[in-house]
Amino acid sequence: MRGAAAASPQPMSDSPVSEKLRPLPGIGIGVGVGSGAAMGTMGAGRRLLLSLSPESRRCAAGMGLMAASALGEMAVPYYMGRASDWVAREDELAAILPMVLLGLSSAVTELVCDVIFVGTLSRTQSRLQRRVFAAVLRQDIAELRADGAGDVATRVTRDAEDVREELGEALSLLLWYLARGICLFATMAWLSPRMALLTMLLLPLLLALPRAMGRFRQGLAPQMQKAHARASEVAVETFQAMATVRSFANEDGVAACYRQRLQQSHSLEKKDVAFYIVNLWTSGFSALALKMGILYYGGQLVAAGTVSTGDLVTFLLYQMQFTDVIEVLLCYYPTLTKAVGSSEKIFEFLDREPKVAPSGTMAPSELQGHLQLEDVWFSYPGRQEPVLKGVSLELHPGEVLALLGPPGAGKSTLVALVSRLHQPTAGRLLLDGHPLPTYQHSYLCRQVAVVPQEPLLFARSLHDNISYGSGGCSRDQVTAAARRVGAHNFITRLPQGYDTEVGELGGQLSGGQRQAVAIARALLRDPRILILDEHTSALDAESQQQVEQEMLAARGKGRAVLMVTGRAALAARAQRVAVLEGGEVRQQGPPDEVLRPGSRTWHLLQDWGQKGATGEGDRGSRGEG
Ligand SMILES: Nc1ncnc2c1ncn2[C@@H]1O[C@H](COP(=O)(O)OP(=O)(O)OP(=O)(O)O)[C@@H](O)[C@H]1O
Repeated sequence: MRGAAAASPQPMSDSPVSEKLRPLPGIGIGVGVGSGAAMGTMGAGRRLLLSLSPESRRCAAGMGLMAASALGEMAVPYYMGRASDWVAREDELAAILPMVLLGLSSAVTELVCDVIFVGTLSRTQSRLQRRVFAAVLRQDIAELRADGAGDVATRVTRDAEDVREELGEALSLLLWYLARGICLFATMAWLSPRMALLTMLLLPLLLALPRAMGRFRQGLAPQMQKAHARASEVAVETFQAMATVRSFANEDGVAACYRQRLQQSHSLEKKDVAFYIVNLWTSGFSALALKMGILYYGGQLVAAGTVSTGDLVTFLLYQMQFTDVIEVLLCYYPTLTKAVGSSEKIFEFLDREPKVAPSGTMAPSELQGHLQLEDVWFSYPGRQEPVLKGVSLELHPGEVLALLGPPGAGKSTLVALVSRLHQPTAGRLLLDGHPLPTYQHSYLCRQVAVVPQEPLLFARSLHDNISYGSGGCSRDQVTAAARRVGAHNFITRLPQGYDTEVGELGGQLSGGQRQAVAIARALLRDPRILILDEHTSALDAESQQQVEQEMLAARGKGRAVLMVTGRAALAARAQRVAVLEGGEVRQQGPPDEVLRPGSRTWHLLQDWGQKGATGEGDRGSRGEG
């Protein structure tokens, strides 16, 4: 532990204790966000200690070894004093053996302590990271989007690492020096209770200032976390939308934005460093004042004959070590409180109530695939205006229903509710007459497959992307799914075929290829209900045709298809059309009726700018037969 902390020492005084210490404060390490006020030192500190509880045995062992190590160090001066006597008596063995044994045991104890503490903190960090990651998975998608990817990623990775770094730096040192301080003080009290009492009386004066500094730095830590997260947000967003940034020649703009956010973060860090330095110097001066006070009082006691000169010298030697220990404790106390500050945002995140209703238990072997939306209302968090206003809709088993609407009508929001990404504000969603939340989560995902408007792929092979979430599928099954959507041809033309890596977010594929892979991924599950959100927007002609055939063939197998589209021409191919506008269902019925010239929807289409979209040619290929 001392060794770990002494990895980057910045000696500030020539005392033996100081040589082991003082890495600079956390320049550039604070990240994340926080309202420190929300939890407070005690709450976060207690929870931080509780997070170490699974390691309680190791911690106890480490602390026991620390105490032994401190006692060992205390004994060294004693034996050094005796050594000269033993050498004078030519008893070299008695002089050397205790020193060798003490030196060896001290080194071994220190090593074991280091191993215990480093391992304990590392395990605690990964445990915290796992918990935050699990908490993220339980959160409402809209809220996570509102938080921003940078902020959420910071919670999972950097905050927990900061806590570990700060704890690793401060906690082990503090504990070690605390043990050492107690031993030293006991010896001082044994030598001169009066001078020890004076030392104790002066201590609170020394502690007050660093405590105030500690509070300030603790409050600063969440602000630094927030500032850093805001900078990360720009970086993450820019890297994700690099092509857009380039095509708008906005490289300088995003660089300036990033620079500005980094500046905010740096100005907070500068404040933190300034307070660290002030704290360092004030604690140094306070310790010096304590030494002077004791020297003066000790001189008076010697003059009065209460204490011998020898005892005063011995006491002063121990007291110097003691003040060094206090200096270290004062110096690292703010770092410890900063770790507590960094942990506040993590705990705040862990405390968030999961908004997605818990999974039910229903998993019937037979499912009709009858989906009903009953008077469904929905508003996004922080938005007053509802996006869906009393939507009632039915998708019958084996039916191909088109949900037609202009941009912003609420189509994707409706799909997100069916996927249970959000909960309706009011109303019910039923599957075969049972509310969606009563079904087992994994069962529901198998039975209701959704291909979103902008499907995301993972940085894995094509095989792994198509079989994602379906368990260990064979290559034949994956190939068959790809063939059904016309993706097999382009995949086999790639150098590594199905083993080709698609890059981050599937960035090494075209938009149409990504869409085809996403549809294959959905079909592989053989769902009872297939929901396609603007699925043909990027598909090539061959894939479009195959996907349409697939949808029509699905009817024979009793699979229901909900086809979400903004194009009347595509909606005309469904069996039934439901028209959504302004979050309300305006009209429902067969395409011939809904899209006929002069109908209510026909007039709406004129407003949306889709004149002639329902021409004969379009309707001729309608999938009714
Ligand atoms: N995460 C969100 N937070 C707040 N408002 C949102 C969010 N997502 C969508 N909205 C709003 O909800 C409304 C409906 O959006 P939605 O994406 O459901 O429409 P859509 O019919 O699918 O549009 P498009 O055809 O363009 O995809 C829009 O006004 C949009 O601004």
